[in-house]
Amino acid sequence: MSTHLLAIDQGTTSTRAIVFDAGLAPVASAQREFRQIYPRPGWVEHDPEDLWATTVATVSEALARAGLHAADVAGLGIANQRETVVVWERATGRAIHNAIVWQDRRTAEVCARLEAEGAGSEVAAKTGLLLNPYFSAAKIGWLLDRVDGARARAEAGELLFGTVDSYLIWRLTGGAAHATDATNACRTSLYDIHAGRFDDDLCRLFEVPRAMLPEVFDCAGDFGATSPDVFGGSIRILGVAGDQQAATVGQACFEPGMAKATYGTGAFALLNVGERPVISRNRLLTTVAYQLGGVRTYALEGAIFVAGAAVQWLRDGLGLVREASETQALAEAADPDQDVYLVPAFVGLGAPHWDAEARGALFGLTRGAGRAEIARAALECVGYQTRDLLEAMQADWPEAAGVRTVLRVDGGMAASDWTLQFLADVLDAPVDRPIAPETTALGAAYLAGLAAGVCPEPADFAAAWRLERRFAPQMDPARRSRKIAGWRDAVRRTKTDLR
Ligand SMILES: Nc1ncnc2c1ncn2[C@@H]1O[C@H](COP(=O)(O)OP(=O)(O)O)[C@@H](O)[C@H]1O
Ligand SMILES: O=P(O)(O)OC[C@H](O)CO
Repeated sequence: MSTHLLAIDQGTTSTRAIVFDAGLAPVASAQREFRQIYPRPGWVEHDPEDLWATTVATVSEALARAGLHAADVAGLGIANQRETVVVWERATGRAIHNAIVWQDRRTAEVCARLEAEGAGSEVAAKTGLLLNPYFSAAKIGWLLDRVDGARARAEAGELLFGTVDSYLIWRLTGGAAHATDATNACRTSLYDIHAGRFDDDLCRLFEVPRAMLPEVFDCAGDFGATSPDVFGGSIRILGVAGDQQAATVGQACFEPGMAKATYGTGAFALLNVGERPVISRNRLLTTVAYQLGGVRTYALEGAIFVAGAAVQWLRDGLGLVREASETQALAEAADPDQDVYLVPAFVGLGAPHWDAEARGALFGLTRGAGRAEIARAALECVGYQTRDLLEAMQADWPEAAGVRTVLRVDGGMAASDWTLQFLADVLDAPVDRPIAPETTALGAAYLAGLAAGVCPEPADFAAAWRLERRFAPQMDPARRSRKIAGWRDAVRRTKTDLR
């Protein structure tokens, strides 16, 4: 009998597979990191074969650890790094180039040109996104123009485009399904989030042939079945969502006004705004939070490009710590009277600033500043950036007053108690960390379980959400105001447009 659920979390730096029991308790997992390829400054690529190989390896390992076979799995859910582009041959499944990763800035010029030509307002109105190299469409255009013969082959229907979910589905099903879900489609810049379909005018604008695009489905539904040769038996693929939307589902943010923030390499805050999209006036993104039963629920999203990556920089770039967790003791030991700020604009600034040219800076250094103050600044910048996002959300959507009440958090950096306490302090709002740490995989497994009929409806799933620890604000208001003013000043001095 098929009793278990399987989730693949294909992230930016690693691939994870987790087996859950029917009650959504994790049973076994496996994780593999893979190569980050930086061909030039600002360019980031992945080898699609690495994405595929780590997916197969982690699923096989997780199943073996759980002592289960493919036949024991009621459904597979996929959550994936979003926006990253793969173009492959329909006939062979071979990618024509490395995947161009969401962080990659090589299309900055194209985006700036389209902006100068006035395309930004049409893109924003239809897609809820900004013209920025972050999103998929310009990356597809780059591949079609730079890989020999690719454009003609794409127009002839020989090449297919997909975000990582589509590419994995194609490979898993042995080329039987070219599919994606609405949460991934809405990050391409080609998808009309109001009409719920790829848009011909946007395809023309970005010069992407329609024939390359996958079919778009609900997040819970039938995406095909894995070829029996991949996992020694066929498994039905029943859930798909971009990783941030999967975490929103895993955190059970099903009511308008509920928000989650995931702190991994970058950080992504999503606020559920209900079934009517809210178009941002403060440079946030409007995105599909999830689509179930043909009904789209929307979110306002703020993307911070550097969160845990700032801690990685302390470790790998500066050699200030050997382990990320050492930052906690350093932050505790830092001098409270020294206000050192790190603006981590290593790859520009994301929401709400969207300054692609800005670069990182440290402010407030005195002769007394040292390891501890710099480490604390790296943790604090995550809190300040989140505050900037939530303020923009409140300005965009007055009903977001509820966001001040609670923010649900997850991701690798949410392991840091010090960071979450500072986050609560600087937001002046409680921050809730759930018992289930792998909310992204949990969300993907839940979507698959919903389609398989083994998981309860969203309201019952939400009722089962369990708090591990609440971080309540404790900071003295005068101190909070002073620190926030200092952050704002630091950001202002970092931005290239000096606003
Ligand atoms: N105890 C900790 N304190 C601060 N940062 C941490 C801690 N543990 C992990 N991190 C950071 O969390 C990130 C990893 O989170 P993860 O969710 O696995 O990221 P991703 O999915 O983006 O690969 C790393 O950037 C790491 O520096
Ligand atoms: O893989 P993560 O966790 O870094 O998330 C990446 C996002 O989906 C990019 O939009």
